[in-house]
Amino acid sequence: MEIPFFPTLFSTVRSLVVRQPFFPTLEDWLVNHPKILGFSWNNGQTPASSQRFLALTVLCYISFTFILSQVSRPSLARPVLKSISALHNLFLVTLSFIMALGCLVSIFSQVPNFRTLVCFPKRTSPSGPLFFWGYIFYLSKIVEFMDTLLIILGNSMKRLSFLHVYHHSMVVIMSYVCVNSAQSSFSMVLVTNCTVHVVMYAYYLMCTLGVRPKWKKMVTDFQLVQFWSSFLIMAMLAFYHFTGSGCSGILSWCFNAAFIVSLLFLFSDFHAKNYSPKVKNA
Ligand SMILES: CC(C)(COP(=O)(O)OP(=O)(O)OC[C@H]1O[C@@H](n2cnc3c(N)ncnc32)[C@H](O)[C@@H]1OP(=O)(O)O)[C@@H](O)C(=O)NCCC(=O)NCCSC(=O)CC(=O)O
Repeated sequence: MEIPFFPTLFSTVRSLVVRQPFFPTLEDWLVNHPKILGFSWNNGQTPASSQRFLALTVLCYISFTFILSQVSRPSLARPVLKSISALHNLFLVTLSFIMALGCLVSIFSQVPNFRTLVCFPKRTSPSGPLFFWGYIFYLSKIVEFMDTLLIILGNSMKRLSFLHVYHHSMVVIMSYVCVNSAQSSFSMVLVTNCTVHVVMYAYYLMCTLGVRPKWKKMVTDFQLVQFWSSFLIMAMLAFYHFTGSGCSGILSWCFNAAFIVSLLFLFSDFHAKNYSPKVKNA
């Protein structure tokens, strides 16, 4: 059985993109590089791939966040903090863009059809370009811990919300689980999240540079659309899983689904508190 519309859309877009003159160059850089093509995730051998590393990283993040938020901190000169912040945001805008592009080019180059994009065959091993970008995505979530340090050093303790700390600690676990379990359709989630993050870190970069963009609400809306779109992906994954011979990493999808539901609640609450007409008029 096949899902209507999406498989045709995928093959049409793909045949259009691969015919473009720039595609082979992008493919050489982002897919066929020996380090990318030959990538293999070996639990415990690949740097940062052991469960102990993951547990320690998340534990350290939560402990340091708690301790630093309680003790009196050395105050950094505002220009120094702004410069570090600008560099950090610029780095993440660039990295998010490269990850989205790398994963998208890998999809068009390596994934034979829409079904495989949504549902990796059972016993897929986490190796090759798609998982290389998944691995970089996982590492980038550790770099994002710097957001929390910037909030603390900037003494914006009101912004050190449960949503922020919960999101930053859980998303590392989620991306680890995705790669480790060769989770079906994670590449779609990666492309969506990195695209959202290009916009989000561009927003933060502009704030750091002293410009308050008028489109803050649009960033939050975009994040919410991202969470809703995960449910569409999930529905297609369930369809392929139950009508075919099963998909790789289905259990880890259940864990991620619960995380996405919780984010949807937290971000809807953030949206209501920040953009409802009552708040605007206050
Ligand atoms: C519009 C949002 C993206 C951000 O909302 P905020 O309330 O944090 O926005 P804000 O207007 O207060 O942000 C401006 C302030 O952030 C500072 N700032 C600059 N760079 C930053 C960085 N990298 N991390 C955190 N803060 C930073 C600026 O100097 C400025 O400080 P000053 O005011 O002192 O000048 C929103 O949708 C959102 O995500 N809210 C949840 C809070 C959060 O932590 N989000 C990020 C991770 S969630 C995520 O990433 C979800 C996903 O995966 O899509």
